[in-house]
Amino acid sequence: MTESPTPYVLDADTMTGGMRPIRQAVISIGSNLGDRLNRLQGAVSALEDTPEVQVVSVSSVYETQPVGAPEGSGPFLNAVVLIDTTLTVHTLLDRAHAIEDAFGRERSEPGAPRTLDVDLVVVGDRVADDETLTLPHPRAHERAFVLLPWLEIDPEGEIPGQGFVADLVGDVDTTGVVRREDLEILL
Ligand SMILES: Nc1ncnc2c1ncn2[C@@H]1O[C@H](COP(=O)(O)OP(=O)(O)OP(=O)(O)O)[C@@H](O)[C@H]1O
Ligand SMILES: Nc1nc2c(c(=O)[nH]1)N=C(CO)CN2
Repeated sequence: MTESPTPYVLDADTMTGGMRPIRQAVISIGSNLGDRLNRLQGAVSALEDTPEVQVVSVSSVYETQPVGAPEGSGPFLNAVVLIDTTLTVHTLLDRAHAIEDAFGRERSEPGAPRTLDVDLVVVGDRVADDETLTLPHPRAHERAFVLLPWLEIDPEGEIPGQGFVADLVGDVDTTGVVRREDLEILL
């Protein structure tokens, strides 16, 4: 029997055959339940262990007042992670959900306290809007808990269609977002 040639992979995102491009993605992580720092560290370690993902940098840890969360929700620890990836955006979202699940997050009401939340903020200049994924993240531009840590590690950062992080941060209330110099996520 003759061996068939290796098929080209048709990439659902780019509709190009063969290799997928390397894109830089910005990921927001947050936790307001349990051992919050440990959850954030676990999320970053899990991203580092993901094939086709290269963690480029991670921000400081910020303690942040809950935004749009139910009355009585505790403060979050938040951070932002920059990665390079060749994964498709939907595979990356699946990975984000798997990491949330690995840390015991229960999917209950929107905004409910969560052990770990992993959001895709931007993935290169990809735009998506389907039943599972919106890119750029539709609320990132108004969230100080995303913009401040992102600005720290990527002063040139930009949200396609919204503007530069350095400008957007001037339009949001940053009072509830405090850098915790005593906490650190290790790479
Ligand atoms: N850019 C994105 N990043 C992460 N999830 C997204 C994104 N766009 C759409 N979603 C979808 O949103 C759904 C709900 O996500 P999740 O439970 O994390 O929301 P939330 O954290 O309560 O609120 P928010 O979306 O405002 O951060 C997910 O199942 C996911 O399919
Ligand atoms: N401070 C803060 N508030 C939030 C956060 C978060 O990560 N930090 N995540 C939310 C839903 O993703 C809703 N509100």
